Amino acid sequence: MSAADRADSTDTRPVRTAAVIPAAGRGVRLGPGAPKALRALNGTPMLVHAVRAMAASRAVSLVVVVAPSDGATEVRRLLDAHPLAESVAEKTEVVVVPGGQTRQESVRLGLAALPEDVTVVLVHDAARPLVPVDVVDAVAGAVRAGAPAVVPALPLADTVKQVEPRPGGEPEPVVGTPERARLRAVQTPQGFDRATLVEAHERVELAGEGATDDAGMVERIGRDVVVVPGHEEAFKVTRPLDLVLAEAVLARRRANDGF
Ligand SMILES: Nc1ccn([C@@H]2O[C@H](COP(=O)(O)OP(=O)(O)OP(=O)(O)O)[C@@H](O)[C@H]2O)c(=O)n1
Ligand SMILES: C[C@](O)(CO)[C@H](O)COP(=O)(O)O
Repeated sequence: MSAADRADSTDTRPVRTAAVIPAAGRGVRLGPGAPKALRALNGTPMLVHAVRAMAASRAVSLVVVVAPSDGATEVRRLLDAHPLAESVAEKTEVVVVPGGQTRQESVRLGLAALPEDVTVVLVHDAARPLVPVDVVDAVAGAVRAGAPAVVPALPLADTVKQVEPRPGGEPEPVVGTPERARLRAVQTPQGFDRATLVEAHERVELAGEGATDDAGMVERIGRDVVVVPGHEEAFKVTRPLDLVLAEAVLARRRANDGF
């Protein structure tokens, strides 16, 4: 077992942690352009930032990138053109597989590419390129400590209303106001004991309601999920304004590095 395969010096279990990065989305909400994961932030593709963020964790020794179904070759080329730092590349293999029509399907395809010795899986959106390594480590550490499913999350700033959806911008009747103090906005990476996540992907149908996150699928099969603190820089790049925020975060990091 290499140093990368141990969370810390007291953990001697044969644990290998891999990150699956679903990056096959089109980015419709971001507006016209290349697939979202391939768009640049500060001159570097979002996906490259996301791969670096996961590989920065000592725990992660394999990254599986799930590319747009018609774009695996282009993504491989892109990653080769933006190699990891030598010390990180030594402990981290990066492979690319083609994705599917939905996030759920893409994650399932990424899981299918994992070698047998991987026991802990982190699933991380390419669309969350700026997640700090401390969050990755905290999630991986909690799974290695025995939790079957771990999600990083933050308290909400807004009050949330449950509504009766109406098409076409009609006013929507409010049916409830969940107690905000008990709500959390969930981020990635979400971490899992591999067997638990694979079982969830086998049992939760791709058709029908689907699932917007992996932890939700684990909940549906009746397993426990726990929350650890997320980070405001782990936000998801979804709409155009998020690109402005991401560039600002990178500029702040550059300025801090300069001092
Ligand atoms: N078929 C899909 C759809 C989404 N994703 C990935 O899942 C993550 C979260 O999805 P989201 O932010 O919704 O990305 P998009 O689906 O690209 O966005 P949109 O809904 O605006 O098209 C992203 O990293 C995205 O690339 C994926 O791998 N395969
Ligand atoms: C997984 C996720 O990022 C957790 O908040 C989110 O559910 C992804 O949703 P999307 O609609 O696929 O962006």
